[in-house]
Amino acid sequence: MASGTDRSQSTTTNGVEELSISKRKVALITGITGQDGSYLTELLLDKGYEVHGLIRRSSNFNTQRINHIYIDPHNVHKARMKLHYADLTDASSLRRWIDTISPDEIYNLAAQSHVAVSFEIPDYTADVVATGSLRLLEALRSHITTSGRTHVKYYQAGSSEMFGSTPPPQSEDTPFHPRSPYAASKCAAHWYTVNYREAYGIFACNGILFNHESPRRGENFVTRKITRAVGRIKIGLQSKLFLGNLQASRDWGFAGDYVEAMWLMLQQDKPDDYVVATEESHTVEEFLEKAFGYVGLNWKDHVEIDKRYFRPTEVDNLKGDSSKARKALGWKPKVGFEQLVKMMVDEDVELAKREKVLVDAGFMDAQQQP
Ligand SMILES: C[C@H]1O[C@H](OP(=O)(O)OP(=O)(O)OC[C@H]2O[C@@H](n3cnc4c(=O)[nH]c(N)nc43)[C@H](O)[C@@H]2O)[C@@H](O)[C@@H](O)C1=O
Repeated sequence: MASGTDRSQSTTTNGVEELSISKRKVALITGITGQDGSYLTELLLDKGYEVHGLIRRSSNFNTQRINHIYIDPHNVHKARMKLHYADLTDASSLRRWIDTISPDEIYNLAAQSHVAVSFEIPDYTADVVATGSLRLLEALRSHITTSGRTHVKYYQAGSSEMFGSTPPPQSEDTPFHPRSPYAASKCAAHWYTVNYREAYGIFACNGILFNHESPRRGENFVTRKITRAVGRIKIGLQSKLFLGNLQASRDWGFAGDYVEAMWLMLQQDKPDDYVVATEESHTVEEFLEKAFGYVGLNWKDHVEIDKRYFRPTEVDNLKGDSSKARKALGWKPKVGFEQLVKMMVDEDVELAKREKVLVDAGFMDAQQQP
């Protein structure tokens, strides 16, 4: 799927008034195959951007979330999303693609983003999340120095996990106290970004995003794990759901809303850092109640606690104060907690129905867990 770069003139597609090659903005996204990468790509394509995504080589294709917007690059008049092989652990690939693509905006969304997994693979997590961001910033700094393209803007995907054990509400002024290798690495990436802004005058922003979910969320994050199980239990493909700490509280928003905040940060006159949050917090147990209750089930009949899902150090309570983003960016979330839960459950009930067809036809094992 990955291709070479081609910046040919396009015609009008999908009702989007396309800009001429000289005016059209070019974005580069790391992590384009992830939840946020897919929503951000849709948003930027709608705005008329040409979008380039860096993807990792994998023996299985990992582009499911962007397949619906992929157009064969041989169709140069229509393909405004282009994919290239690169890796945040490979500095030369980052420098080469920035030089080749000459982006106007860079969104660094790639990460080993699972907090619990970061305790199992801490070196790798630091290499990708912390040093990977540094490599990308350094590639950008070199590109700007040699090309003189000082207008290029950079977005760093920060995380509410950086606040860790500091009590809520958490704003841009709240001290970080990371509680995992992932969170410590995100803190490093945050400060690298601030430093490159101060040292070299790069337009670099940190978005400190609280948890954001969707039907495209990875299946081992707690919200999607729950809604996948609700769908499968409702349809009769599963009976139990094993979870860890139900008392952790999170400020859960909709990923589609949050990518808009990323874009807005890069449209401002000056670079800055912003918290993006709904300002509402709910426990995992409350999420369970809502999700199971929505389809007429009682979560207590299905959930079992399994110690393996507890973390060596937990983040107990996250609730953002996003007043700065609301005022300066004019951003606010459109989807609330209940709507988010229903959206995810609705999609996962439909997915389970399709799985049931495969199970009934003997193409899939009913016991198979997501
Ligand atoms: C903003 C931030 O958001 C995410 O990090 P996270 O908050 O750790 O997300 P999660 O869905 O893995 O856990 C939420 C809570 O749920 C508890 N929990 C209970 N039982 C299970 C369980 O069975 N699985 C999981 N995964 N969590 C469980 C778990 O202990 C934790 O307290 C990432 O996108 C991260 O990249 C990021 O930046």
